[in-house]
Amino acid sequence: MASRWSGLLAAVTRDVAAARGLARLASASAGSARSRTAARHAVVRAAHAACLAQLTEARATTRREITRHYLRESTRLAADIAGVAGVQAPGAAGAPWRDWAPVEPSVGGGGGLLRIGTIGSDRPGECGPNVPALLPLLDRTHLTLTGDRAVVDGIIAGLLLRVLGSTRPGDVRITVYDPEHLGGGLAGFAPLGAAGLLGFVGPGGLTGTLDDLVEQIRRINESVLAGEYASLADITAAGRRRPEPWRLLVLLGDAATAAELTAAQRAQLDRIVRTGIACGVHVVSRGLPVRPGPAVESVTVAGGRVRCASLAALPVRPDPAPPAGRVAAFCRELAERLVAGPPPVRFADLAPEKLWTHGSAAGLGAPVGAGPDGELVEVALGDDPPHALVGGPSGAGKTNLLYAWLGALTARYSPDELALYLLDFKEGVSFARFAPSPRDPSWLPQVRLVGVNINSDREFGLAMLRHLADELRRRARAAKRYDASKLAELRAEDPGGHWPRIVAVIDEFQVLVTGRDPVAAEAVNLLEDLARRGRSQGIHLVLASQDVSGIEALWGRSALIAQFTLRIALPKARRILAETNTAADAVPRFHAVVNTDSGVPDANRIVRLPDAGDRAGWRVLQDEQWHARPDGLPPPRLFDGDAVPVFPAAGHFPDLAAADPDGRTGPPAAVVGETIDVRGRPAVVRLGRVPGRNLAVLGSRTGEACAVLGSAARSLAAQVPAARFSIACLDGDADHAARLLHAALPDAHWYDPDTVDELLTELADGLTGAVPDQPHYVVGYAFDAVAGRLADKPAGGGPTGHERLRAVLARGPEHRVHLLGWWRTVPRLRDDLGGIGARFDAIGAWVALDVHGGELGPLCPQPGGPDWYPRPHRGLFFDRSVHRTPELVIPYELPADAA
Ligand SMILES: Nc1ncnc2c1ncn2[C@@H]1O[C@H](COP(=O)(O)OP(=O)(O)OP(=O)(O)O)[C@@H](O)[C@H]1O
Repeated sequence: MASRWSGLLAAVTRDVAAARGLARLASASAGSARSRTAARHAVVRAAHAACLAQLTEARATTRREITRHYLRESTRLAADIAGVAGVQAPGAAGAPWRDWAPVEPSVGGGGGLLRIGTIGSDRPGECGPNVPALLPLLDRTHLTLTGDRAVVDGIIAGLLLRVLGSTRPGDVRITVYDPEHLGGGLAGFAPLGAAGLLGFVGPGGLTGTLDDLVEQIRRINESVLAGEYASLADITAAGRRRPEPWRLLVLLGDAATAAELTAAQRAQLDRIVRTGIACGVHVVSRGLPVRPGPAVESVTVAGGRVRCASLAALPVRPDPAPPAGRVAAFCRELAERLVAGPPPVRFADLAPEKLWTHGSAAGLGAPVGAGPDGELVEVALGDDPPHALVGGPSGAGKTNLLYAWLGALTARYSPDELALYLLDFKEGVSFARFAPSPRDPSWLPQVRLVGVNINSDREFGLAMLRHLADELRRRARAAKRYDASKLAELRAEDPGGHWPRIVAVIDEFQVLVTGRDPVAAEAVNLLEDLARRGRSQGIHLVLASQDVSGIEALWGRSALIAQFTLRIALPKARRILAETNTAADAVPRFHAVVNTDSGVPDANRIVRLPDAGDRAGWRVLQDEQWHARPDGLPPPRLFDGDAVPVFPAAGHFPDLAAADPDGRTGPPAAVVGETIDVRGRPAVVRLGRVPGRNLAVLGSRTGEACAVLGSAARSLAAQVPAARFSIACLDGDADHAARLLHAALPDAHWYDPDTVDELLTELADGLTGAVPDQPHYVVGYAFDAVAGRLADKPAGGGPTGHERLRAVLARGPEHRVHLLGWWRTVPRLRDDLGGIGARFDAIGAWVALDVHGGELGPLCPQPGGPDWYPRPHRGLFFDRSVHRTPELVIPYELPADAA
């Protein structure tokens, strides 16, 4: 039993042990399963946390991105809108007050939008683009403002300041109807009243104001728009200057005032609202009823926000009223500026930005100064008006005006388009600066001819007119060839031709045309021809005079004066404008009346002239043009009446061969001086083998007589090196010049009073022999000084010296013997030729110095002699073989070693 019990116990114990073992195993397995589960749990939790963190990060990133995008886009949008706003409301029309400054627009500007505040919110937490809120006004709408009165008044003040600051001074006129405060409402603008830009109207003035505006609208419609334009804005859109200011009627009322309006006032106000905008008349109303309509913008202010239709009812934060000090200061400056007028125009303002960009086919246009509005006033020359008359007393500024005009013209037109011929008959050298000089080698490329100090050389004026008459004929021939009736057509038909417009300016032209001498008569005839026919050939005359007599000389020639339709009258000018036109009496200093309709009062334009005489300003302009001149362009011909032409050192004149009228090289030419003409040619006597080819120099001015003989002999020696020369010095005063000539012609034979007989005997004897191959030139200084000796009968019989002299003069040229002789008076020459009744046939050419025209009668085909009064350093030259009438010459100055 015990063993059964013990066996049983052992079995139980084994079972229990087995069970415990199993239980331990199960427990161990459960423990490890739990550990695994716990670990998995931890992993899952960690993953969850990571996931959450990622999600949070992703959300934050996305939110940041969205915010950035929003800010970027809204900033871009705001910038775009601000950019558009900047275009629509530039400068003073749109700048915030802290940056505000008036900006003067170009012509035609000023009708943009105007800033009144900012679109967007200023509440914390609300963000959005802050862009300017803009309203239309000028040329677009009327405004009616209601609501918070202080804000409305600030908006109105702001609008007015912006309008004034973004338009040209004087282009906006304001009338304020302020029955309550009698002008106190917009007191800051009061200084504008001094310039007529602002008027305050009290309770009794509204009817008159409305009536006046209605009348302005009627007038503008009738005579400014005149059926051609729909509105003033269309005129500026067409590029023209606005002909009328904007007129703003600012009504500051309230319900009580509104109730006081009469039916007539309401009706006039309605008319203005209906028709005013096209005519630049606008109403800005606070508190007075303006009938709603498409041209009326309604602005409401409530709760610090502004709403209006043109801003799509977006809430607008209004700008504060402009600072009162800024308003007053601006208005004061504007008024002062207007009262003072525009700043004086400067010479440099007349030049365009780029040189030589204008074509002259249709005409020449260039400003000479500025009008009362400060705009440049252009003066035209072309088919109409073709010519100009400029007048004003001494010191009135004619030269200055001509300088201004020439500066403006030359800056616009290249030498291919414009050629200038400039003559100045007054004392002084006003045009000399346009030609090269030793001090300044530059010249104005358009200038072809300058004549200065010519008041005693009117012949030079005549020479210029003859030259222009030749050019006129050349142009007329070309026009005929191309069947062109005016310069523009000729230039179109002959594009390769050189057809610049020519402007000939003659300052103090009365010197040329007054008087009863042949010079005046021919000058007036030439002027008349040029004035009549120059119009179509592009040749324009500008005649200036301080002296009424010159102008009166032209008045007698109605056909001539009628061509001068452009008149420019300087202060106190007389007889330049029409008889009934007294504008020149009233025009202030440094101004001119420019009139393109022959001086009739309606065509007056008052022009303020710049100071154009300033050498520094001119030098800049001339230098620039000189450097831009075309290659090969020759400098202008400068004729200075005070200068003496210099004989070329080698005695060589390039033009001499061409002096033969047939184009052949003629017989040797003795140069007696320089002609007074456009080319400044040498005046020559051709000494061929024909009777009469001798030269007589007449007059007592030893130096000039010697200069004529010296240049004649030297020029012959240069042309005929093998020629024989004999120099007979018969008066001590000529000794120096004769010896210098002898030194220059070392092979020449020298004779004096004691040996002159030998010379004459040899010459006279030679007349019977064979004709030599080479010419023999006999230069006789003062034959009359040995008249007694020549008259003596030779002791051994035979001809007297005089008889031999006459024989040489009469028959010498055929034997190639030519006499170049000086006689100090005409009677003495006559005595040497045989006394009273002597013939002068042997003297084929002469140069007269201090000899009166009447004395030259026997030597000249003109009955009674030529019209000539001696003047220093001028000679009258006549060559029977080529001249109809004598011509003026200037004896050359011989080189210092040959004087
Ligand atoms: N627009 C101007 N602005 C400033 N100075 C001027 C102006 N016009 C002329 N002047 C000055 O007035 C003076 C006289 O002018 P200018 O020589 O042009 O007159 P003028 O009529 O040609 O006189 P005159 O016939 O006696 O020579 C000059 O000193 C000139 O510089």
